[in-house]
Amino acid sequence: MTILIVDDQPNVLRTTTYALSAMGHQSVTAENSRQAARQLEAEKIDAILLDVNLGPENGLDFLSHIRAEGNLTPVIVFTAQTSVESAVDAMRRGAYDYIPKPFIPEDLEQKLKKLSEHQSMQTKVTDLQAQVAKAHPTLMLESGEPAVQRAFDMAFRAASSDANILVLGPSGTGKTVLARAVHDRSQRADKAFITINCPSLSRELLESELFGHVKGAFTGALKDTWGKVAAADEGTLFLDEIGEIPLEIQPKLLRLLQDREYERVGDTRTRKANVRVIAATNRDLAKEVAAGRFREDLYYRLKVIAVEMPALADRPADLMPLAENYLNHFAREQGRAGLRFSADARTAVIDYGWPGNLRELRNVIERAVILTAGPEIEPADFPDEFHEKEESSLRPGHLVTIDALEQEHIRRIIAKSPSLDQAAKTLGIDTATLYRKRKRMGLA
Ligand SMILES: Nc1ncnc2c1ncn2[C@@H]1O[C@H](COP(=O)(O)OP(=O)(O)OP(=O)(O)O)[C@@H](O)[C@H]1O
Repeated sequence: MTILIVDDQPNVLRTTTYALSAMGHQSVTAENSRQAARQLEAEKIDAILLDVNLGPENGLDFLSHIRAEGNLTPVIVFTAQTSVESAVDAMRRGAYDYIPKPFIPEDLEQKLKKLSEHQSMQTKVTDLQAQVAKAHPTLMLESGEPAVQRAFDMAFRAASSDANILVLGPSGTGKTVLARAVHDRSQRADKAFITINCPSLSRELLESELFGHVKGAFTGALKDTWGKVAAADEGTLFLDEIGEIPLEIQPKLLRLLQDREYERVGDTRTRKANVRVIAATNRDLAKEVAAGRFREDLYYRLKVIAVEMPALADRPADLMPLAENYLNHFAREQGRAGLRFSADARTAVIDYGWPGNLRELRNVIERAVILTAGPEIEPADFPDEFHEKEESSLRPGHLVTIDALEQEHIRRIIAKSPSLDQAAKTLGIDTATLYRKRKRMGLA
């Protein structure tokens, strides 16, 4: 590492330089903050050793100054042996660590070793984040459908508050993706985002998974555990399929939401957890309440902000942009950049009902990219059920109402058109009429 030593005593600069060189590090020196700032501009500095007492200056002011400028170089502060306050102050102002002066070289070596490990871990994390981002298609968190755009806007406006959010919608419509996006836009973004899938566990296991348990609380509880509520403390807890949560657990969840309190299974001690809850469901929770399967008070607590992710079939304006987005991603991944949909394939995508929503769209496009041999994806590259569905969809001559036919026709034309104006033109109606029809059909 190249280390900048900032100290007003020339003998300290000399001996520290010597000690660092023996540890295999390079160093540059500065006797005051002005020289230090110049060194930071001239050299690529990996870490700074900074004395609190810089003659007439306070070294910690220099630390605050560089942090304010956005410089995140790790700083280890030399503090007086007896001064706990300056150590605390240093950490508060953004120091990585402190070392009481005079120090022995072994202590400094230890701290630098820890710092270097921390930095390489940081590099690995950044690297992995970049890899993960590349491995996934870009998320489209904007919509050409006014109703969906309103849902995104509402969720993201609520992100910075601590309000609970309830995300409604069929399976595969992007409820989990939205919950994560809300977390990433919240003040809790650098804390944990913990998911719990409510239906995947029995009542006992779900309760213990949520709140943790103490040894012996039930058969098989061999040691104490902390639950996901504790893991999500200060972060976000995402309760997927909340509609499936057993009635017995609901009061405990309500207490967590209301009083931020809970107990581990088999434990008498009450604990606190500051979690923001985002819940998702594909069930009609109001119906579940009416049927006595879901507590009304919990329902109202959860739905402070309720957003709806509609089925993909109800997002005609987003269908092709989403399909193209997946195509670009998977084509790049397969080394087939430039791969396109043929005109027939576009029509097939538009005509299909997409019962599995975005999840199905993504899988179908990924599969097609792998299977296709030519420069364009053809309908034949789509799976069998895809063609069956296409056959059974609404068509003139089938036993369907005029309204249903009109609705289907409008949906397809909107999906094929670059704009609503263009769609209105094709349909031979004015745009205002199209707006009204879409609204009546629940497409807007
Ligand atoms: N905004 C988006 N942009 C691009 N792809 C998305 C988006 N939202 C979701 N997807 C894709 O759709 C798939 C399903 O999304 P997600 O798991 O969020 O749906 P869900 O509604 O939570 O499903 P389930 O109810 O089954 O849990 C994901 O794999 C993701 O790749």
